[in-house]
Amino acid sequence: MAEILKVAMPKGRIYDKAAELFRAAGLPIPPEGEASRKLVIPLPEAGMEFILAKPVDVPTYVEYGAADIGIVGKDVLLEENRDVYELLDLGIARCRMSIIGLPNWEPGIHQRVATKYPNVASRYFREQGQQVEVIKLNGSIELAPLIGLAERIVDMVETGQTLRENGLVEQQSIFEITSRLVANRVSYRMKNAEIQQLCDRLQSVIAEPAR
Ligand SMILES: Nc1ncnc2c1ncn2[C@@H]1O[C@H](COP(=O)(O)OP(=O)(O)OP(=O)(O)O)[C@@H](O)[C@H]1O
Ligand SMILES: O=P(O)(O)OC[C@H]1O[C@H](OP(=O)(O)OP(=O)(O)O)[C@H](O)[C@@H]1O
Repeated sequence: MAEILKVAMPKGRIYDKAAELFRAAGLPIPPEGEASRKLVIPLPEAGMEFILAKPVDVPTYVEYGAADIGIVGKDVLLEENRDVYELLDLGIARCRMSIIGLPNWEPGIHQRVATKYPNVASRYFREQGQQVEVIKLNGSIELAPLIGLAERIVDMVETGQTLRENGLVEQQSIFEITSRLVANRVSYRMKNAEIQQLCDRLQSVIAEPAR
């Protein structure tokens, strides 16, 4: 008998895009709002159980095996460095991680960069041979250069609207970001048939990236 797959789903902007993909693959998944405040959603017809997690926590649930698989942005994978298998690029929630600054930015002696992604930013600037102080923030990152907390930020850009409305400039895109399907290493062996079947079904409905 097929085993139930425990799936860590990120609450927020990825959920509905991922649910749409599951539905296109023939798996009946409810919209996010439908479950009200319930955090564990049994989906026996799809052979799954959804765990609704904060996006940044998805790799943690998967690494520890509390979830067999999960859906998470590549930005979070790069930042969290969790020991999980990356199985599929789902091609959804596409955006980029960029270095952003004020239009008149010039490199100073002591440079500060604010970001939600301190590990990614520190690694990037170290590899570039640039010495910067990285300041961790949890949201509204674009505020930092506007009020003098840091001269630059490392953050997501999707439409560019937030940058435009705050008079900021994208200096450089450093990573293309999409959501990924990840698996726990033990689950990948123990529930291989179920995971592989899901991958095959999703693969057949994943859109090619626009060129
Ligand atoms: N415009 C965007 N800005 C930021 N992330 C985006 C954007 N578009 C897609 N994403 C992707 O969506 C993921 C989840 O973003 P979301 O805003 O739902 O959660 P969060 O901001 O990390 O969490 P929370 O709001 O609970 O603190 C990101 O990790 C990223 O992969
Ligand atoms: O290029 P755009 O389409 O404007 O999207 C980019 C914005 O979206 C994200 O913010 P989010 O909505 O997650 O808010 P937060 O960072 O304050 O949590 C990101 O941090 C940018 O601020």
